[in-house]
Amino acid sequence: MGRDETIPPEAGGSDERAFYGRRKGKRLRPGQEQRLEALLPQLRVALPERGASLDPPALFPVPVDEVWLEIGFGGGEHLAAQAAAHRRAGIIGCEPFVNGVVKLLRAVDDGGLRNVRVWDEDATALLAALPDACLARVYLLYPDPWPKRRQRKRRFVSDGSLAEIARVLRPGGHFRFASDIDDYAGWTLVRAARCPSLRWTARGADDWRTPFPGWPGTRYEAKALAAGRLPSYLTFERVEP
Ligand SMILES: C[S@@+](CC[C@H](N)C(=O)[O-])C[C@H]1O[C@@H](n2cnc3c(N)ncnc32)[C@H](O)[C@@H]1O
Repeated sequence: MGRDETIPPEAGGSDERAFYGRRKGKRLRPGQEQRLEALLPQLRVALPERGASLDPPALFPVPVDEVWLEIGFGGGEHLAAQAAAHRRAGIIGCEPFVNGVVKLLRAVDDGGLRNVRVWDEDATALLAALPDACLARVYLLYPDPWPKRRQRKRRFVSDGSLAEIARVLRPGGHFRFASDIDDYAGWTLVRAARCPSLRWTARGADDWRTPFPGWPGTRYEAKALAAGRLPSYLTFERVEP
């Protein structure tokens, strides 16, 4: 789908807001404040003027073979582990929660991860600035579940956001979604089935119970497992409609 085509009306299209969470938690320690001030401006993605598109590989100071996106990285544990394991992949992480951003910055600093860039605002705006078919992977891991019926329209997954994710994935690229909330996994499957450019790759009954290859886990996943909830892991491939 081209960037100018109409996004379906459900929330999450390029002009919609999709962040309803907290931006701040506990007060940052002085060392965290310093790291935020020193490092975030170096790593932050600057969006182009409206109507122009980003050039994702050019965001990184090192050569990258492909670019990945993680939406809502929380404390950045998964993102940092993937960036350390795949130095030739440039990874853009989106997270408006400043306490999470500062944790990722520490991991970037400690690990010398030059293949990481950060967007510390709603991922919807970043998606809208990406050109078609520019990403090899998009991760959405344990998105806020918004379990109450009247709040479900706040969920990041919508017809509009899936159309955007499909648009920015290159053919054969993967969208990986994980959740411990069965209702959210079903919600995502229903909307992905309506998106002609995404194909669920599941082949057998156990596919969605098996973590993605090379999976380091996430902090929310650890909490879910400790509470006895079983996650679902869904992989969708970008296909020609
Ligand atoms: C439940 S947490 C999961 C964090 C992490 N993925 C994990 O599994 O540990 C969901 C995260 O998504 C972030 N988030 C929610 N809406 C977002 C949006 N529109 N753009 C970017 N991040 C978002 C929240 O700030 C929160 O940190």
